[in-house]
Amino acid sequence: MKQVEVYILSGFLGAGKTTLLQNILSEEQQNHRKIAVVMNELGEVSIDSNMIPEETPLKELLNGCVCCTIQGQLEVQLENMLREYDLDAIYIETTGVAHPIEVLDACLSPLFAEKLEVKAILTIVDANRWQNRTGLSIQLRKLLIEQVEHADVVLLNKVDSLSENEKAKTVSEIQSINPTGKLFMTEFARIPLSSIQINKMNKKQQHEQAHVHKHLHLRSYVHTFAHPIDLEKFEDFLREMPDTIFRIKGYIRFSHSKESFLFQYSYGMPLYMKEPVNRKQTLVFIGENLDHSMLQKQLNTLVI
Ligand SMILES: Nc1nc2c(ncn2[C@@H]2O[C@H](COP(=O)(O)OP(=O)(O)OP(=O)(O)O)[C@@H](O)[C@H]2O)c(=O)[nH]1
Repeated sequence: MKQVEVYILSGFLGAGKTTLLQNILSEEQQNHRKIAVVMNELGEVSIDSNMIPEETPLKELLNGCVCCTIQGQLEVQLENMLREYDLDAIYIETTGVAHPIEVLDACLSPLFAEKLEVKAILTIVDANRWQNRTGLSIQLRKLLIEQVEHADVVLLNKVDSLSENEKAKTVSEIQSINPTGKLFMTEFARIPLSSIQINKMNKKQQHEQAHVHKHLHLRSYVHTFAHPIDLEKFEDFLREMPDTIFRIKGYIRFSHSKESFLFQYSYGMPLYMKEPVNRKQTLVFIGENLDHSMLQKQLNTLVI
């Protein structure tokens, strides 16, 4: 099945996300690819959506941040997009205060495991803002760093206002936070698409139901159980799990009951909610350095 590419555009307020999106869309149009955009704004109206060409399918998520209050709405909008259009890629422009992990998390719903492929988190950094970040609150400074830390590609934008020395200093600061991501200096977010579109994963890795994001630092693993599992063993598994697994979500059934559950796990807290529809028992794991074969082996032992 064809997977639709997903790119998450992150970056602090005013860093240049919309400018980047406009550049991307015009190049994608020249390449004749079918693109859709999801725009998330904290306010009740979207200003930036007017910048998107009319022919581009657009869904707006207003009045909340997709990484927290309206995460569920993103799932609904992605589902609608996939139903309504035959797409090559979806670009998600997040609010300037979104945590990229949480947005990634929303895109990795088990509902989309076979339909979407998250290709990259692109973070755009306002060079001036970065230089003056000490003026921000600790929380916002932390957010700025997290946006850089989890990016696959970082664009250091607005470098027109930096001296050569300032550029060198900023580049080395960013590289020390994110040594493996690609880093580009840009003006008005001008960058060729080929630099930000990371090559597809190879077919071999698609095998064994491992939904691998080869180029993301954060990775996901999708596991489907053929039979209900043992609750006690599952809870032992959760207790012993490495803390580099940040998030688990999906549908699950236990051997002691006929019911289906929506299972959510984040920051050490598991949550089970009864699920009225009997769904495929698929769990999505998100974390760093996930050992897929080890996980698979451990999860297989939970089935009785
Ligand atoms: N001088 C300069 N200005 C830039 C550059 N890139 C973008 N801008 C300007 O910065 C302002 C904010 O850019 P946007 O693309 O709207 O930023 P954004 O990240 O989408 O903003 P929010 O959606 O509000 O978070 C606009 O006025 C841009 O024209 C650059 O490289 N240099």
